[in-house]
Order: sequence, then structure tokens, then C-alpha cells
Amino acid sequence: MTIAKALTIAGSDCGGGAGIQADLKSFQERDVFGMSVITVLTAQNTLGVHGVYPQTLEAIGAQIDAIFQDMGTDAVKTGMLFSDEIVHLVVEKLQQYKAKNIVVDPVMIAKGGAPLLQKQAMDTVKSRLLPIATVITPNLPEACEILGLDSINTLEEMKKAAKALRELGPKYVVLKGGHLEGSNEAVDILFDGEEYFYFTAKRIDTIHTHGTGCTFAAAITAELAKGKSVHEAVGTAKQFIQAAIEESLCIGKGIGPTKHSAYRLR
Ligand SMILES: Nc1ncnc2c1ncn2[C@@H]1O[C@H](COP(=O)(O)OP(=O)(O)O)[C@@H](O)[C@H]1O
Ligand SMILES: Cc1ncc(COP(=O)(O)OP(=O)(O)O)c(N)n1
Repeated sequence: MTIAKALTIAGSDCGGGAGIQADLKSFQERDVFGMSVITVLTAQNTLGVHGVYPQTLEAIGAQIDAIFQDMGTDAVKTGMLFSDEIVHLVVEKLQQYKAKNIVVDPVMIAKGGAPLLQKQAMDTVKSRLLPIATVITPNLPEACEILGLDSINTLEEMKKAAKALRELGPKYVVLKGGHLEGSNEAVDILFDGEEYFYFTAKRIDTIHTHGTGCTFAAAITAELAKGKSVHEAVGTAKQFIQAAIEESLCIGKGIGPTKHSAYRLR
């Protein structure tokens, strides 16, 4: 019996809503065998990030080696990489093992405002990580940070930003519109270098959106691992995250997580 395999290289969210935990839940829901490399432990809950504890480069490198020297992967997602040294290491290892189907979620700031990527790492993300990506999935604040823009406020500005992001080297850009204000719709734009594709869903009125970015990018990764095209993968991931937000969970005192099993249980 064979099964598609996906690896997440990301931070741990002990609260279970984002990071490694959200990724593994999403892989499982999409019937993909999930594996993980933990870059950073966070002490985190629905109220915010209370501590960040990076793992040693030795520990991160050994986890990546263990997976690629034995099981291999059909797709890889990167999430919270935190420091310049970790970004360098992950890029080198992914190149060494010729990893395919690399989904880069350029995680920078948590919804509560906590920094998840040190400022010094930004140049390396741009010059080394984005160029090896098959797909990148920035949200609007991340796109602004990468491109040095003050804000992105309209779909036209999103299109321009997606084009500029693609010039940094990834094959596909999925620019997420979850943060676009004043719209009844949550619109994500996929740009493949030639055409723009719109993935549109009704905006759900809830505060419980902790981990939406991780969950969405993990669902894309799972579909790529199964051999789906990027367009198909983004379409499925959009339905997956929409269901997860529609049934999001009022757990904890702050911004609750989404329900990863919602799409499967419909
Ligand atoms: N309130 C919402 N209703 C429907 N979809 C949403 C909502 N908020 C975010 N999304 C969708 O969730 C996915 C993750 O987007 P976003 O929240 O922008 O990412 P991040 O968690 O990285 O900030 C995207 O597909 C986005 O369109
Ligand atoms: C460990 C860890 N990784 C990533 C994030 C950011 O997750 P995201 O899906 O962007 O959701 P929010 O945290 O912004 O709600 C995280 N918080 N922790």
C-alpha cells in the first residue's frame, strides 16, 4: 500500500491551532502521510505567543537528514523558520536532497502581532528561499514586507504584488486576501507568470481564524504530494480552509483555531 508523503518544516504551536500541529492535522485530513521537522518551539495559545525557543541547527539538520535519508517526501512545506541561520540551513538541505513541490509560507508575524521571523532573515528569505519555491503563499502584510510596500488595498494592487513576488523566483504565487479590508469576499490570487486565477469565497464573520494561513498552505502541500496540479491544489485548499473557518472553534479566551475535520465531515 502506498501513500503520498508530505513534510512540514516549521515551528510548533503547543496550542494546536497553527504551525506544525495545524500542518499535520491538515495532511492527515487530506489522506497524506505527514512528517515534521521542528525549527522552533513556541509557547502559544489563543491569546498570543508567549515564548519562542529555536532549536539548534544540529537538531534541525539531523531531523531533515533523518527524513530524506530514509523515507523521502512528495512535497515539503516551510513555515516559521525564525532566524537567518535556520533559513540558510533549510535552503541548503532542500537543495542537497533535491526536494520537489516546495510550498513556502513566508510566516512573519502572528495575528496577535508577535514576530515569527527575525528582521535579519528577510534578505535570505528573498534571495535564497523564495527562488527554490514551487509555490509561495504570503498574506497581504507579508507581501508588503517582502516588497517594501506600505499597503495593498485592492484586487488590482494584489495582482501587481503577485507579479512582483513572482519576479523573486517562485514558480507560482498565491497571494492570500484574508486581510483585504472592506470586502464581503475572501479572494486569493494565483499567478503562474502568465495568467491570474481568482479563488473566491464568502468572507466569514468570525474572530476565530488562528492558523488559517498554515492550514491553507498545508492543504496545498498535501494535494501537490498526491500529484495534483497547483491550480487543483489551490482550489481544494480553498474549500478546505473555507469549511474549517465556517466551523471554527471557540476554544480558549482569544482567537480560536479552525476545525480541520470540517471539510471531510460534510
Ligand atoms: N474571515 C474569512 N473568511 C473566509 N476566508 C478567510 C477569512 N480569513 C481568511 N480567509 C482565507 O484563509 C486563508 C488564509 O488567509 P489569511 O488569513 O490571509 O492568512 P494568514 O493566516 O497567513 O494571515 C485564505 O484562503 C483566506 O482567503
Ligand atoms: C508556530 C507558528 N507558526 C506559524 C504561525 C502563524 O500562523 P498563521 O496561520 O499565519 O496564523 P496566525 O497565528 O497568524 O493566526 C504561528 N502562529 N505559529
